Amino acid sequence: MREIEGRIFAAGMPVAALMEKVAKLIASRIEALYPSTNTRRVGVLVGPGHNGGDALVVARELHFQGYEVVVYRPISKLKELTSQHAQYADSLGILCYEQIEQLQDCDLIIDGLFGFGLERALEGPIASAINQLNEWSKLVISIDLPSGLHTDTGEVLGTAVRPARTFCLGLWKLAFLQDQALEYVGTAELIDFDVPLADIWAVLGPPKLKRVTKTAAIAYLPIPRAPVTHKYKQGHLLLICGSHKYGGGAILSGLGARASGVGMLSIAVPEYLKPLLLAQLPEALIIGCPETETGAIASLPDIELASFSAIACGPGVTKDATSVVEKVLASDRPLILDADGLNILAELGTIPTLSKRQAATVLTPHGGEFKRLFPLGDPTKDRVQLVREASKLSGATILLKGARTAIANPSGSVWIVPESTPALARGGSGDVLTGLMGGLVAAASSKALPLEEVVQSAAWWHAQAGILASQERTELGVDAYTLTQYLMAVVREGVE
Ligand SMILES: NC(=O)C1=CN([C@@H]2O[C@H](COP(=O)(O)OP(=O)(O)OC[C@H]3O[C@@H](n4cnc5c(N)ncnc54)[C@H](O)[C@@H]3O)[C@@H](O)[C@H]2O)[C@H](O)CC1
Ligand SMILES: [K+]
Repeated sequence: MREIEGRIFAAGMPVAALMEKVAKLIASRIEALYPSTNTRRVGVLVGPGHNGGDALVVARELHFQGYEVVVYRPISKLKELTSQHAQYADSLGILCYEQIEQLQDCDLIIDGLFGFGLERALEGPIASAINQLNEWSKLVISIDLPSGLHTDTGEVLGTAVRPARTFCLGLWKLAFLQDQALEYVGTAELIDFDVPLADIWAVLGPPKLKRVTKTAAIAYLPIPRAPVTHKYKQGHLLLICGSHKYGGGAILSGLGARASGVGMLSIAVPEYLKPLLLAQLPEALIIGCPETETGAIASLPDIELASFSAIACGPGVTKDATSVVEKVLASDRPLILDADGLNILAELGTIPTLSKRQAATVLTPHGGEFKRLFPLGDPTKDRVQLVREASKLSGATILLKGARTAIANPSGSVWIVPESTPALARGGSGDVLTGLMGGLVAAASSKALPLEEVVQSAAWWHAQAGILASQERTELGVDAYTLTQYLMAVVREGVE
């Protein structure tokens, strides 16, 4: 952002003019959201840099719009432009304090302490003031970024403001897509101040980090179908799932695959589960498999793996299905591995095993599985960087599940699903995703679509179904079976 901004300034845009433009946009949003008729007194936190400068321009504008504005300015040494705005605010009679307590009776607090210029952990009186502010539980909105968060990793540096809303300026900062920042940022909104595309490209090159959008996700769904087609042209998925211990996972993946519209669905399960699966999914070919003593799939009976368009393996298989996982890894079919499929892979050795594969592989771990697969660091920290490294190391497409699911391909590109719901944090919802994705990958295989685009599409679809279901049924009403019932509605709304 700093480099992009530098190009804009070098091209002739005055710094002060950009600050005016940005701050006016912020002030208008505040006026629209919190009219002065019911938000009388506004406290503005002003830091030493241009984040503080933005805040002072907002303070000035709100003052002229009839709000009663007071400023908290803990650091007296300011950057030049910020200092000029501070001087002008003083001249208008806007009161300025060095103690946060003076803002305790405000109806709204605007946080302009630090933006992307935060260099080190917050400590001392400023940290105490932020902690005090958080304890008040007032309505707070942050400019650009909650003060105290690292712009890229989203890590809390010392302490951080917890606003109800954040106005991110210009381009989404990476922090907004990192799980660890989410409980701080509140509702995030982008204030678009017309950053020229040429400057973005000049600094970032072709986008290496993408927010998954509805348009992109829908574009990689296998619709509309060709008017003349047949079932095998729409893909044939082999799902390998289930055990005596985990029977439901097989059904849920099957229902996920059904929703993908895949042309043919074969489901390999332990022999004992066969009648159950047949009853739930009459359209599927159910393959009953020999079982281990523990009730896992011991081996795949005589089936030609090469006859499938894709294989998805893992939900409910338990860690005793090692030989089956070895067999699918040795196949030359696009493969999605999930759940215990991943734990078995971790034991077999992730990187040496995957590098032998002749077809594309997708791994869909949650944080715990990721850690076992790739001992790269704490997956709750900089998830974007970790998933990128893991994909490069393994040569597989990796989908790291979380509040902001991140998908990386081996060339270093990362996709992030920017909207989801905590309603999906529930047993079985991952099984649905595996089936859904498997169906889409199978359907796409004949069209040579880039695998990671299909994966992002599946992840978006799954998240949107969760959102829709939780809107209708509350966050408690989205069990995995119900989730499968909402998948169709998402696509129907998307293509309308
Ligand atoms: N392109 C844009 O997005 C625009 C951004 N604007 C705003 O400018 C800030 C970034 O401004 P900058 O002056 O570079 O940084 P900050 O205001 O975040 O703060 C830097 C300031 O703070 C001092 N400092 C850093 N860390 C600490 C610390 N731990 N304790 C105390 N002091 C610290 C540092 O020395 C500097 O003096 C961006 O976020 C936007 O809000 C433009 O106004 C419009 C375009
Ligand atoms: K801020």
